[in-house]
Amino acid sequence: MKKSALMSVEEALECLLQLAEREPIGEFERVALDDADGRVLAESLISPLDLPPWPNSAMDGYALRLADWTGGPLTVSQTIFAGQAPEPLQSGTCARIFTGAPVPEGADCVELQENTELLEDGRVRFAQALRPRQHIREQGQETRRGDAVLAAGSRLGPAQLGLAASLGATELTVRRRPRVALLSTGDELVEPGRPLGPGQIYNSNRTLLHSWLKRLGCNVLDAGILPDDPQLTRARLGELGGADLILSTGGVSVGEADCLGQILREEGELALWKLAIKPGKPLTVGRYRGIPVVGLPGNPASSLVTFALLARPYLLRRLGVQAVMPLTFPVPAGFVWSKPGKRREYLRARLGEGRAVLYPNQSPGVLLSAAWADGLVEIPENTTLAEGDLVCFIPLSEVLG
Ligand SMILES: Nc1nc2c(c(=O)[nH]1)N[C@H]1C(S)=C(S)[C@@H](COP(=O)(O)OP(=O)(O)OC[C@H]3O[C@@H](n4cnc5c(N)ncnc54)[C@H](O)[C@@H]3O)O[C@H]1N2
Ligand code: MOO
Repeated sequence: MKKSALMSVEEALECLLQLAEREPIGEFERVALDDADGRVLAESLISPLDLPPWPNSAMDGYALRLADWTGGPLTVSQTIFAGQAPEPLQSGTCARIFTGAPVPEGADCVELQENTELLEDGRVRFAQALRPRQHIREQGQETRRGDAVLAAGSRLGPAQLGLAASLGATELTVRRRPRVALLSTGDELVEPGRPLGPGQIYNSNRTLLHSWLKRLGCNVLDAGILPDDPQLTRARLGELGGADLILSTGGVSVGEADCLGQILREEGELALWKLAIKPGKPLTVGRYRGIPVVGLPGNPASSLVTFALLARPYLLRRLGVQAVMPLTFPVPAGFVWSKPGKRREYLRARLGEGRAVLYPNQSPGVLLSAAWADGLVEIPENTTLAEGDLVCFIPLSEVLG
């Protein structure tokens, strides 16, 4: 049989991102900050105030006007706690001040208490030279009213939500959750909780992708395991009308028991891409009754790698996220790679003593490799490596949310 050229990972990603951009999930909704973790901001967040709203002290100590200080001790004319509105500073005096308290009008310097001496008569001696504006957090130093602090398309996590709270927001406008119909195919599959019959295995892809999709803010329509029966498969697909994406695993390679593929083709179009990626060569991309379809390879490690590198960026881009690719970094290989491959390899690896160490069994059927790993080591096509050569490392923590 003729072997056609493989599609590069870049080309596949580019095609998927173009498809995603043509079909954004455009509807917005308002959600409370406490419910917004993992969601995508639909409109830029504009600061309604200066932050900090007024100059405040970065230290516990004393606020003074430098021009009043000639080296001698100063009387303390007021005490300012965080949350209080101070009086203007009396000239020739200093103010006791605490971290976060507003700097009184007229003061232009704060000294930390460790550098001062409190005399018996209550006056304060400053032991060191002072600089103008030292230890003062200036009004608007973080952001100014009207500044765009988070761009539309930002993914919201603890830091972004904390920032929104610091600006007084109670709700944010986010893209609505994508509805993803999740299908598993394969007559050998059984859901956990049932006994295994001859030739059967437990369905791991459904659980893996269900939890992953939820982390990505999706509503999962769980269509379960599709039977290898055209009538039942048609009926099950008929229930997926409201989905934004049909995500399936298995049944896409060259085997004959590909009921799902045949039925999807009846009312849609389906392309089988052969990717220069290992694991994860066969990827199905198309539409069924207008609904986008992505079919991942059935081998569990192949599902994981193709979801991480292709389906995840596709879904995020449909939500308007621009930065869809994981951050990566180079690490020395803690292994030798002597056989150059035609497909780019994504090996499950751990970091140990500053090197990437491979899980010993890299078979695409072995999900334990991913459960064990910290990340994926990328080995380019047609490459050999000696121990210590730098390889690109993709932390799983970058892609699993
Ligand atoms: N003659 C060829 N055979 C295969 C080729 C090829 O090019 N020519 N490609 C191989 C590659 S690469 C992969 S990857 C698989 C992809 O196959 P499918 O996506 O069609 O998946 P299945 O055949 O249904 O299953 C493959 C494997 O994974 C297990 N599996 C499937 N679904 C699940 C699930 N939900 N949970 C756990 N395990 C699952 C299944 O039992 C099989 O062992 O094809 C190669 N063959
Ligand atoms: O590349 Mo397949 O995806 O071997 O598992």
